[in-house]
Amino acid sequence: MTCGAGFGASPGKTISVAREPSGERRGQQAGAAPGGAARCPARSALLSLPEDPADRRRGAVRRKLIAANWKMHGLSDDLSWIDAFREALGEAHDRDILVCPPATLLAAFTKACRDVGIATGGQDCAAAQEGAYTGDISARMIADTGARYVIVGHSERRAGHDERDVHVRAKAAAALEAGLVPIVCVGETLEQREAGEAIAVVTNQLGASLPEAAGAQGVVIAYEPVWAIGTGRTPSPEDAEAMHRAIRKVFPGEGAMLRILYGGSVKPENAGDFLSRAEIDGALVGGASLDPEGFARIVNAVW
Ligand SMILES: O=C(CO)COP(=O)(O)O
Repeated sequence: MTCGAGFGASPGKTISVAREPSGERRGQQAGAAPGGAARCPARSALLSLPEDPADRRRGAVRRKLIAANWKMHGLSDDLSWIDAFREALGEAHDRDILVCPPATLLAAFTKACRDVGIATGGQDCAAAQEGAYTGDISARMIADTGARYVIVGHSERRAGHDERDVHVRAKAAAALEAGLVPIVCVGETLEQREAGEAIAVVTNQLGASLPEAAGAQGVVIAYEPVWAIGTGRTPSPEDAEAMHRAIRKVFPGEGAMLRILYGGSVKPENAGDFLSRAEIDGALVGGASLDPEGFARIVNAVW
């Protein structure tokens, strides 16, 4: 398998997010605490940038990233998923594949995936790198396993652990500081969508969840409408695309370099509808990623 040839890419350039004249990021909510991280050499989330800056500006080479979020699923026997997935996948070029298993499996998974073109990531990290935080796992610990990514701000953590934008921002900053690519999750509730507030809510949430050091090349954004997660419901690909377009504008001048994933009830049957869209740079897949054949079908739905 030759997919993900760029996983071993060297650290990329971090580009700062342009500021509004007020000094705040576009859409940032009042009262958000500073991210606290100094500008740092985050690894590039884009694994295949061309040499020509004009091509970069056109965003011509945003490779699709298909990511599995296993949530709280998986035991050591499930390392067999890797072989089953590779077998089902066949040859996959021009796309990046990421698996975020539970923390208990991360080191073993990362070791097993090292030479097979599958990147790994954590599902959450602490805002601190070490200290008296019983039960927490730091970004530095995740990076120490060899993993390259970490999901922060997933709606299940926002809702179930009372994580607010200020916490997400601090976690994303910790991830960048540890050399990880944070996958910053944002999404509106059904009430917010029905009230016509989805784009304003999501862009505000994103502005307040991004740390100072975040540049379009050093982070990945996952747009996951809360009402689409685990429900079988999805926005139309057109609505998802409209949201991705709005998210890109949160990074003025460098939005074309930002990878934005869609997440929420992505299945083999609908993956192509989303992944064929120019604005949609990949998927963050929950339930359907647990089945190696199903996840392979999703990866192979990339056009
Ligand atoms: O939360 C998700 C990925 O992070 C999406 O979950 P489902 O694919 O199970 O809807």
